[in-house]
Formats: sequence, structure tokens, C-alpha cells
Amino acid sequence: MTAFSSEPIIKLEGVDIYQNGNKLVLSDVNFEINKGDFVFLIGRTGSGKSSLLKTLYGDLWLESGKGKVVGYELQKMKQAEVPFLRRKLGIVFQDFQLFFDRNVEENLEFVLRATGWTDKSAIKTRISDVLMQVGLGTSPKKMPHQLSGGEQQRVVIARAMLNEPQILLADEPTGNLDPEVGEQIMQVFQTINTAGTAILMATHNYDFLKKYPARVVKCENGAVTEIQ
Ligand SMILES: Nc1ncnc2c1ncn2[C@@H]1O[C@H](COP(=O)(O)OP(=O)(O)OP(=O)(O)O)[C@@H](O)[C@H]1O
Repeated sequence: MTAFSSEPIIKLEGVDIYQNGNKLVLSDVNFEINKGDFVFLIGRTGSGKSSLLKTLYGDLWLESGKGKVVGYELQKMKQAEVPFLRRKLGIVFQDFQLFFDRNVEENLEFVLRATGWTDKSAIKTRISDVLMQVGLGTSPKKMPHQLSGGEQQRVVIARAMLNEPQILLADEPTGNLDPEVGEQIMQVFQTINTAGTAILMATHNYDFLKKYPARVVKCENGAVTEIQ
């Protein structure tokens, strides 16, 4: 147990979120995510879900209010600290694609090496652990184009898990998948959550909300409210 173990993983207080420096997207956002929480983030297209997630991983700058994410105070953070913040988060986003010219193992190894791993056998073990965690039975030597959409998404989730994040931030992780495959991916997130990692998932899939009861946070009319 560390001294910080009871601190929320994410805490936003009176945060205003802007796009383009001047377009107010969400105002006075207040919420917390604690260890092991599963939180769905819902709201219509353009309501600000992605903007909120981007704020959490340092892609949108916090201009007013206070935010703390995995120990980093967003209002004090410097650009140079952003990669370190991201290392402590698992990010499953459409704009963080796999490298299509590297196989599965090489995609994962790239991230580990970029974050300071050097020991070959530790790297190999970690890669096989995360692949197991996402239920990817397929060969780590396969190229991304040889995998189905669902399998590629599993690799993306495995990659996000490499550095044992306290939380996974996922933006529409099932958006481009068939319903059946989307459901399997949802189950991967459930398994990861049950093992102790918090999840914040933006989704348009309201079936999940019924089927997998969890906290639900909604972006609507420039505000963020907890509805369940
Ligand atoms: N790069 C940008 N520059 C200017 N405005 C932007 C930018 N990105 C998003 N916006 C605007 O900010 C608002 C919130 O967009 P955001 O992408 O956060 O919504 P969303 O809820 O994630 O939508 P979706 O469900 O379609 O992903 C929208 O009005 C959008 O047009």
C-alpha cells in the first residue's frame, strides 16, 4: 500500500473545458473516479465526451478549475510531464492506432522500450501476460492486417495495459465493431476491471448500461452529471 492508495485516481473540481482555446464545451465539471470504478461516459455526438477524456490525458489544457489525474495536478502540469502522465494511464482511442508495419509483439515491445524497459526476458513475459489478459489466443507474430477488428482492438487494449495503469480511458472502443464482437470487447474490459483497474469508457451503446451496471456520467448542455 502506498500513501496515496486511498486518493481518487481522478478528481476534477470546477473544471471548464475549451476547444480551440475559446469554445467552451463543458463548464464546472466535478467528478471523481476511485480505484476499481467502472464508469460509462455517455452523451450525444458533440456533447464533449472526447474533450473530457482529452483533458484527462493532457491533450487539452486545463484553463480553469482543478484536476488531479493519477497524482498529476493538471493545472500545474508542464508539457514535458505529459508523457509521464500518459504512462500511468491506459489509453484506448481511435487515434492511437497500431503500427501496421510491425507485428503484434513488435507493437507491444515498442511501447515497453519507449517507456524504459530493456530486459529482453521481462519484455517477453510482460507481452505474453497482457495478451493473455485480453484473451488473445492468436500468434504474437501476426501482422495487424491479419487480425480481425475485434482482435486488433484486443491488441490495443493489451498495449494500454503494458505499464499496469490504474485506469483505462477508452473512447468508443466498440464503435467500429459488430455488436457481437463489441460485446466480447466489453467483456475484456469487465475482466480487466474485476482484476482491479478502473475504467472510464465513452460509449453510445446503451445496451451495455443495462447489461453491465456501473456508474454512468453524462455530458449534456455543457455540463457533466452523474445519472446512475
Ligand atoms: N479540434 C477541435 N477544434 C474545435 N472544436 C472542436 C474540436 N474538437 C471538437 N470540437 C467541438 O467541441 C465539441 C465537443 O466535441 P467532442 O468531440 O468532445 O464531443 P463528443 O461527445 O466526444 O462527440 P462524439 O460522440 O461524436 O465523439 C463539439 O461541438 C465539437 O464540434
